[in-house]
Amino acid sequence: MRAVHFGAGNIGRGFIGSLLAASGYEVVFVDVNEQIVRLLKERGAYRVIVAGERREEQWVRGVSALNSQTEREHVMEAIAAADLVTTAVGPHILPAIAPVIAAGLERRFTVHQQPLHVIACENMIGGTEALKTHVFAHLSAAGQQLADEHVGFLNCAVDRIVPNQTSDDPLAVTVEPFFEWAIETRNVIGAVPPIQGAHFVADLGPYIERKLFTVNTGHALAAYLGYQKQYETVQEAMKDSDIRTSVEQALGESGAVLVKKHGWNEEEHRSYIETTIGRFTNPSLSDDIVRVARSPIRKLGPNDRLIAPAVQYYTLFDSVPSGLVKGIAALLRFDEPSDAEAAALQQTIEQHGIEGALRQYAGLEHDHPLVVAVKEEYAQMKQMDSR
Ligand SMILES: NC(=O)c1ccc[n+]([C@@H]2O[C@H](COP(=O)([O-])OP(=O)(O)OC[C@H]3O[C@@H](n4cnc5c(N)ncnc54)[C@H](O)[C@@H]3O)[C@@H](O)[C@H]2O)c1
Ligand SMILES: O=P(O)(O)OC[C@@H](O)[C@@H](O)[C@H](O)[C@H](O)CO
Repeated sequence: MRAVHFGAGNIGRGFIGSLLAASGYEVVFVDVNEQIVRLLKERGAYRVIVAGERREEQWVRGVSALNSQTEREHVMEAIAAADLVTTAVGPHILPAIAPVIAAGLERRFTVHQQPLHVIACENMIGGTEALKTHVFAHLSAAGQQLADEHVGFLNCAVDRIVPNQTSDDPLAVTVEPFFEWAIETRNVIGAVPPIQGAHFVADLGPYIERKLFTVNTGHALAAYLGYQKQYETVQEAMKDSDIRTSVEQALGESGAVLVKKHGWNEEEHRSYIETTIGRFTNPSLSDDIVRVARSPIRKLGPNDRLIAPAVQYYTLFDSVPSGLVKGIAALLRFDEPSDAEAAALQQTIEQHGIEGALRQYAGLEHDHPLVVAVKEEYAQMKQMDSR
């Protein structure tokens, strides 16, 4: 079995590539990072360090790599010969990889019409669906018809905390022990792709929302509140009792939405939250706040980890979720110079105020009770800072 995986970064090497290799796939990574591509080609293997109570080292073997910018023809050939195409590049990169995926599919259809599955492993609702739309924009009419018949685009939810790496070995990747990969079967063509440890579900909705609105919501609170207190890592921030209480409060609110909306068992969900918080405090990991807080404009989106559960909470319970509001206000104060979206967000706030930013990025009108509450919280945070 052959898999082509776009994005040989943290989650690409640390989770998707390693699980696919363990499932018997020959994995071809596609990336733009020349050093990573060269080393993967030279070594054909890399180390994954699982950082739990004990440190466990696993070797991932039988891998190779291609540069999507300089080896386009080879990438197309690899897609033509693949059983599976996966991605973990970041939602904003999906449009950039769509043309070569479309060209690879056109090449494939001239040779054979075996089923292919495509799975985008990004932190977003409908990630693979979004990739499909980008790919279809680059396919001919005949290519679109063949893709409809022979290519299964499967949405998924992917969960494993993989921090930025600090090892001397650029290929080695340290990960947490926990992992979960839920893949929707709705668009499967023929049999589900054999992936060890993946969880196939008929309806991804409850799973992606549970993951995004618990793990990523809590992570966002820890990161944005932690940034304000000048902590460097999520682990440090979680030792601050005020921050931990806010994380727990926000997860209680998003949890109430998830339990009511999807019928998750309340006890089981409470234990899912506890497990999640335990993961944030894993002393064997050191996860940069700036990584977790990255791309605040994306994270302020109407379907993303803060606004979606906050709006749904307000709609379901007719009350403002003050924990989530704290997270949104702290996000608006994330003025990290190394993050391009943070700079753009600060500029929007300067020109159009909090209301303008919430209207533009979160789709909330100025008289929405959440906007009123976020403005109050933001002003309070600013006042505390100036003391
Ligand atoms: N790290 C985690 O804990 C984690 C967990 C679950 C999901 N995710 C999701 O996985 C995705 C990737 O996150 P990450 O943390 O691995 O980021 P990362 O920056 O470590 O990896 C992204 C990789 O994509 C590569 N890339 C960029 N442009 C490319 C292009 N045009 N073609 C091919 N490769 C390209 C980069 O060079 C990099 O190696 C994001 O959507 C993220 O939300 C991350
Ligand atoms: O990748 P992002 O930017 O959407 O979110 C940052 C982190 O919350 C995220 O990468 C988590 O570590 C991951 O989603 C855990 O499964």
